[in-house]
Amino acid sequence: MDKKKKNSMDFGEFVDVFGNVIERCPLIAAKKKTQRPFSDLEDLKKHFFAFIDALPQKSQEGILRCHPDLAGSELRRGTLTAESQREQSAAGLTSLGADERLRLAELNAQYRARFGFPFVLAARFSDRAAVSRELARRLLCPSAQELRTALGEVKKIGSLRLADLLRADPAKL
Ligand SMILES: NC(=O)N[C@H]1NC(=O)NC1=O
Repeated sequence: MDKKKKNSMDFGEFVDVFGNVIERCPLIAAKKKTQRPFSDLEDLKKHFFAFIDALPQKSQEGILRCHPDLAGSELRRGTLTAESQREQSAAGLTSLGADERLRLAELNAQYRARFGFPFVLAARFSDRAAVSRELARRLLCPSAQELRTALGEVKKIGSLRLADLLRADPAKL
């Protein structure tokens, strides 16, 4: 996608392309559209992430709640977004045995009960063993620290998704 094309996309097109950079939060892409033009990938990233950082805590928690559990019911039902499906698959979460799935479900439930939002981790930087390990470790972290960690993971996921989108078009920036 060349720069001219990216910056000249109409509103609907822009939200179609960038609407799931932050999982199930197309509103963020819609808001960013009003701040175009962007100079490059780093500039786009900066705008998306500054928006998240400026939100009040309740809204930041709302962003986290838009994320499906890792190896959760949405994966089983086949209702994940295409991006999430690819990421969870890359971490081997689509081929867990029953025991591993149960253990993750229990840890996910404990995490959600403790923090009020789901456990979020950039699955593409991980694998099935590391996901459980990290979940068990973060379950013990203080709430304020955990919110920061989880938002950092949202940004890692968004960075990878943005990079994919811009890489998909050889004539990009
Ligand atoms: N819960 C959670 O982390 N989900 C996200 N992680 C990821 O890499 N893709 C997702 O959908």
